[in-house]
Amino acid sequence: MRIALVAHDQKKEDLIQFVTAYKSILIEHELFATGTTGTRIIDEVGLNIFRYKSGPLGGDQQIGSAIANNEMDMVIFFRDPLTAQPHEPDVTALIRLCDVYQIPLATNMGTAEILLKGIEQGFLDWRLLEERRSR
Ligand SMILES: O=C(CO)COP(=O)(O)O
Repeated sequence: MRIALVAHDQKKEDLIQFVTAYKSILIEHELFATGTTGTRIIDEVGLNIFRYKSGPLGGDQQIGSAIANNEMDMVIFFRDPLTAQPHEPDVTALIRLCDVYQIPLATNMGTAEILLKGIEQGFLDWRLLEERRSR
């Protein structure tokens, strides 16, 4: 499963804690992240992760492009709902593309936990079929 991990600055600490707690599940998958989020995960959790550009510099749009090309299976995006983001349109576009392509999206830790537990239970295996179909 190809999983994108993203967090706004005020939520990065939460994501690090989350990724640390679920490392044993995440390590089984192909991981992607926006630039700064990815660097922190590599440095602080030690997971192997592909880094796109930083969010404000186009990273969210790169993940959106991967979704449109059927190259991403899940997005975990810890958004900060209390701080205005200069690249808000990119954030909205990414979330929109998740809805366009039925990509499971968690925007907070509560939902993210359910998605990762769902992966373990095989609830997302339909994504693997979808992936094969598009080849
Ligand atoms: O701003 C972001 C997502 O919108 C996250 O980007 P960074 O991981 O580069 O901080």
